[in-house]
Amino acid sequence: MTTNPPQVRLAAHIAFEGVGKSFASAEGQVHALQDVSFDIRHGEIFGIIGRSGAGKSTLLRTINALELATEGSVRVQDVNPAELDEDGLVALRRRIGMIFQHFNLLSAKTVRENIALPLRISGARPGQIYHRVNELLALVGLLDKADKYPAQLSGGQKQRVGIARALVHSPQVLLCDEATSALDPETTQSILGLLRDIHRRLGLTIVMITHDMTVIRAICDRVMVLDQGRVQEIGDVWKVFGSPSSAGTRALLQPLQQGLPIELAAQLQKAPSELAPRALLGIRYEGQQQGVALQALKVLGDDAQLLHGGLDRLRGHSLGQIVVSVPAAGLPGADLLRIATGADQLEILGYVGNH
Ligand SMILES: Nc1ncnc2c1ncn2[C@@H]1O[C@H](COP(=O)(O)OP(=O)(O)OP(=O)(O)O)[C@@H](O)[C@H]1O
Repeated sequence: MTTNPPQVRLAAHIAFEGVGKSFASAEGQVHALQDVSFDIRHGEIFGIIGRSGAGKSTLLRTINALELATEGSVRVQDVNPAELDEDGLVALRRRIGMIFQHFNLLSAKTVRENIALPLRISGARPGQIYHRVNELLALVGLLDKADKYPAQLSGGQKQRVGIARALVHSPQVLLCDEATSALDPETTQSILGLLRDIHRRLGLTIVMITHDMTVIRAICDRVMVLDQGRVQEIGDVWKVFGSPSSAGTRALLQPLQQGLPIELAAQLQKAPSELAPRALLGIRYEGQQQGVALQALKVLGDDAQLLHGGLDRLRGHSLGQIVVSVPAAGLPGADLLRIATGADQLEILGYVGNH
């Protein structure tokens, strides 16, 4: 008798079921969230993306009950924040840390005092506070800044203080609300590196909302696309980024796509001719596990030229698009070429002259 191998499946940490949220406004009811159902698993880094006004902040804030759902339920490890009394909410929020785009630090307090504040409020003893704050300062690499004020810190350092403060009560969940949107690309990378490190060391579940697709690509395991308050698609980042299933997601991902350079697009002819004897092929890979075998591209012939594009490696999958020009004469059909090159998609974009 054969038995199936055990399924490795992470349990749900946060579960949304039919969640709706409406706000009353001068123009009538605003339906910020509608029928939102999905799970965030224990220990994953989960990204939520969507256009401005899609409902991302509202959704994130239902996790720690800064907003309460008007329909359906949110469960954080089987606790529904909407059913908690004051003490229950305080306990829940200690299990859920949060960091913000603009850091939300108290300007009149030092770094040490900012991090210590939640511990002081919870009644911890001074000796405990001192010890815990030192631990966190070491974790975020700011031991030498303990006595500085926020105004004396760079944006990246302020966010490190925000992260340390969010971790004081050793939470199981960290919510990140556009945590890198106020930072330059280099500082963003260092904060993402810190979050990755914290995730690895502490095993937190991290939920982040961001406008920046490169952040999702760099750090998230799975991503959910929210559109007008509804779940548009959800899945592994490499799958959603490699083959988005909706036009809305494709539009969001546009900044990551390597579109045809203007100078090539301007030359493009619909049919081959004496002046345009070469075909431009757009070859897409949507998540190949083995990488792309260069041997397979040999089928394009000795005169093939790689003109543009590239591949990303995401969670062990190769995805991206390359643009290759080949002589149009005797070219097999796009379908045959796709199979021969091992691509997921291949299209003849048009015809151009000799370079
Ligand atoms: N307190 C509120 N009162 C009235 N309407 C609100 C309130 N909070 C949010 N909304 C509305 O709910 C919708 C979703 O807003 P939300 O801030 O969650 O979107 P978002 O995707 O986070 O947007 P952004 O990326 O611009 O921050 C918007 O139409 C917004 O105007």
